[in-house]
Amino acid sequence: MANLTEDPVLEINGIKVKEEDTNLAIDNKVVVREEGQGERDMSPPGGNSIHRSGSRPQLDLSKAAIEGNFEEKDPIILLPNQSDDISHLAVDLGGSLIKLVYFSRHEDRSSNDKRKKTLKERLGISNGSRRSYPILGGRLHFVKFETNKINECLDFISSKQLHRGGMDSRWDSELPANNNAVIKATGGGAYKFADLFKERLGVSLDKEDEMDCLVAGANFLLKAIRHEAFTHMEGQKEFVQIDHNDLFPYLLVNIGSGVSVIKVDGDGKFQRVSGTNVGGGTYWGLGRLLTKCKSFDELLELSQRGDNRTIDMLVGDIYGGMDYSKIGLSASTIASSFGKAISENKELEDYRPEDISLSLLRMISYNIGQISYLNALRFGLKRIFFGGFFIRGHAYTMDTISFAVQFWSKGEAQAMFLRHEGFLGALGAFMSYEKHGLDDLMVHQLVERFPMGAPYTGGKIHGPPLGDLNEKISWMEKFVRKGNEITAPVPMAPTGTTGLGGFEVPSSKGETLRSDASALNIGVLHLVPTLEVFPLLADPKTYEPNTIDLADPSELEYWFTVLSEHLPDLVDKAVASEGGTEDAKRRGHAFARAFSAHLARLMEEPAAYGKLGLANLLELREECLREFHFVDAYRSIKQRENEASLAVLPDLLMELDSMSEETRLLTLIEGVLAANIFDWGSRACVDLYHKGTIIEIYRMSRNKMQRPWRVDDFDVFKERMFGSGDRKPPPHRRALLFVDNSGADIVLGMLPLARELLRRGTEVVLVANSLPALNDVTAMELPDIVAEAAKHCDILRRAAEAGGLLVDAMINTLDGSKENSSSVPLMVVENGCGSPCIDLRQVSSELAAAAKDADLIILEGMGRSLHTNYNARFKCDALKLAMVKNQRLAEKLIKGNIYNCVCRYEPAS
Ligand SMILES: Nc1ncnc2c1ncn2[C@@H]1O[C@H](COP(=O)(O)OP(=O)(O)O)[C@@H](O)[C@H]1O
Ligand SMILES: CC(C)(COP(=O)(O)O)[C@@H](O)C(=O)NCCC(=O)O
Ligand SMILES: [Mn+2]
Repeated sequence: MANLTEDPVLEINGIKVKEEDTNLAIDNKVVVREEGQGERDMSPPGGNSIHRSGSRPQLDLSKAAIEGNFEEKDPIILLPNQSDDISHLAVDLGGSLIKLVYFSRHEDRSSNDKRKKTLKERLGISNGSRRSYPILGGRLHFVKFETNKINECLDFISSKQLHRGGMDSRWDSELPANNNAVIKATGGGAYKFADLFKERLGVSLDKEDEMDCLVAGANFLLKAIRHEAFTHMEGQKEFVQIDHNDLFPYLLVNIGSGVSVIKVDGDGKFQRVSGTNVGGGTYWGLGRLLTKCKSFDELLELSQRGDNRTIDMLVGDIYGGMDYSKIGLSASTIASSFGKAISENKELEDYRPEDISLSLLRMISYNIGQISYLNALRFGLKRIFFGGFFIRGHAYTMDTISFAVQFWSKGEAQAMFLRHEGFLGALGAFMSYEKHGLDDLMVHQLVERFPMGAPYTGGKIHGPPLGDLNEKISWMEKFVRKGNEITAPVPMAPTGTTGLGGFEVPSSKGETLRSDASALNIGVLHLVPTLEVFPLLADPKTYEPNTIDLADPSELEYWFTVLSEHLPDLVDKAVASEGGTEDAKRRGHAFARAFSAHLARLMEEPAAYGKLGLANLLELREECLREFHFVDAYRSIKQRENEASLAVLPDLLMELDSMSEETRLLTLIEGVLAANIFDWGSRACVDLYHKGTIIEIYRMSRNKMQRPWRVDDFDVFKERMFGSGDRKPPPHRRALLFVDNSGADIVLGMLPLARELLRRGTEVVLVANSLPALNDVTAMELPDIVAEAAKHCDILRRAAEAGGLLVDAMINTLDGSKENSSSVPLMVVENGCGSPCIDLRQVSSELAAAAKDADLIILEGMGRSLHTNYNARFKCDALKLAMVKNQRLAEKLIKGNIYNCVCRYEPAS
């Protein structure tokens, strides 16, 4: 684990400043510290290198000088040329809502990792190139408040010290407030509330044009977030893949208090072509007067139980129940919104508030859809993106707008919605800080996560996201104490649409509106500038990591059940891994609640967090564990299995060495497949572990290995390795081995295979997880395992030495000599993720660098080679090895049975 006191230092005028502290820019000063004490945040303490690693801030260190006494322990360094613009907050002060986008920095504790340092030299990754990233690694948070509760917003900013250059200033509460601080602000409130911000927070608002910000925000989202835009028709949500090169022109319709219609032709190229004063403010304002609702959500919720026919005048009302088919109007089409209210002798009290709310919502949504269509028609635009918080992720609103666009354009134009709907302006304002360089960010450098604080506190619009762990746990406990199930917010059932412009009443399944959808549907955006697309993907554009389509409801239900049933055992392991203390139990309970809540939420609305695949679910579980500070739930199991396996490794190596080359290759592949049985994520396997020791199970599994395997390309692979007849193909130059589980899997399966490749002159790179997931081995753990194995094997020892893996390890070699005879190297790289699956669109920069010279990749395990990447094609030879440890997957994928094996070989495409 990285040792903070040994972090690399930067020298500024002879004064050493720790690299990770260099963005402590407060009042143009940098504080030199002995120890990093970054934002506590929800990340696990230490070790989680890749997610926290990132680029460095762009500090202007020129003319830096010490202020005060050089002997001081923490002297302050002035950076006279460092502008104030490393700010962390931008605000959009709207007529109804205040939107905040703020940034928190990742902790980087990985810089002292020796493995990484050697690797960097070997793979030619220089520190310099890292530093050249124009943006900071960190997280973007999205929060909103009601404008009439601006004081809560100011309290929030103040409590998080966002106006003082971000979280970092909390590191020293003694520092004076930055009186020159400037925050980017947009929306009318940037004018209206400027004095209040100065008075309460001592900050000035740097005003950015609202339209500029909307467009900048929308362009950024459409380019940088994979699942940002979606269509919503008749209750069905479908994400739309936007081609970055074919984005413009489009129509942007922002439905806030009022409505702006903007024709967007490029970055910064746009024209506000229209607008309407009948918008979100109208619905909320008029709705409040007419229904006496106390909140916007209450009004929207009412609409779900409404029947607009009691108040709207329909075509059928005028035509005696008939369609007016000659002009294409069905009897159920609304002829006149609220039209019935004129013909009857009724007062407001005589109408149900539910019906009024629905009628109003329908009137306003439909009208906006229609105006949008007309403007799209005016400029020949086919795509209309809708933003603004009026939409609020509400199914009926979106369906109505979509219907209007579709109906009037006869299907020519398409309405699309944005997950970050109301945050366009705030995001645009945030991006206007020049040095953030956010506009350079690419899809693969952004990872969206859904911590509990983000989805749930948003329910109370003015409530800040849950801060520390304790707050989160207490929040979860509140539900438990009340005996409440954390009920998944219930989405609306698909609204019934009858052709010809008529709408039936939304057949609302649930009684309640899902809690704040806008907060639920977006997470925290992690900016990880070091992530890259895996360079060996044959076609990154068409690459889809997930094999199983969870859009199929029966698949979804099955995998949800699997995950739910696994939960109690996982909690046990997690709690035990933290010593079984009361605190650990409390966290374990909260974790279980939180993860169940995610599952329930996703079961109700699978696309709530973007397009959902099994890989996302499995990763969500790991992230959720980390959120409740379970750093490594299977720590002791992994250790135990590693030790048991290392003890029998020498015998296995001897056995292998007595074989002919060809028999050995087959035995090695059999060994990998057999040892892949050690998977603590599989229900069936965990049951099996009660039946014997690790070694007994390993032997049993090996004895059962029988070819042909269910998918068996071994002979083709063997031919590539040994050739046929006189043809002797050259060995591969470099192999990337994506390893899976700890214990037998890595020690008795993958390491012996790596050794064979090394023996043949192939460089080997073991690619392991950056963060723990189930019992998967991590990149951090591998050097020690390799060092132990190398004690029994010269091939491994020499290769590990050549690969810089044994720098620290005190190993006693077999013959006692330490000469470094030439060997191809054995290296370890981290893959950039903390999940049992791998999405090759987002891998660590060191894996991407290692891939450049690779001509063979071996993906091992169910997560990495079946759940994900089974259908992935590569530019180099690829071998996919896994034992299928789930009956349903076996049936579905290979028409086989549980414990069948897959050895799929695909030569370079
Ligand atoms: N909790 C809420 N309180 C008030 N209005 C809300 C809320 N949630 C959604 N809305 C809707 O969102 C509209 C404001 O959208 P927004 O995009 O923030 O615009 P603005 O910048 O004008 O405030 C409101 O007029 C209302 O229709
Ligand atoms: C999480 C896993 C993909 C890990 O498998 P591995 O990659 O270790 O082979 C796998 O354990 C899994 O799909 N488990 C759930 C299925 C079950 O319990 O049957
Ligand atoms: Mn695994």
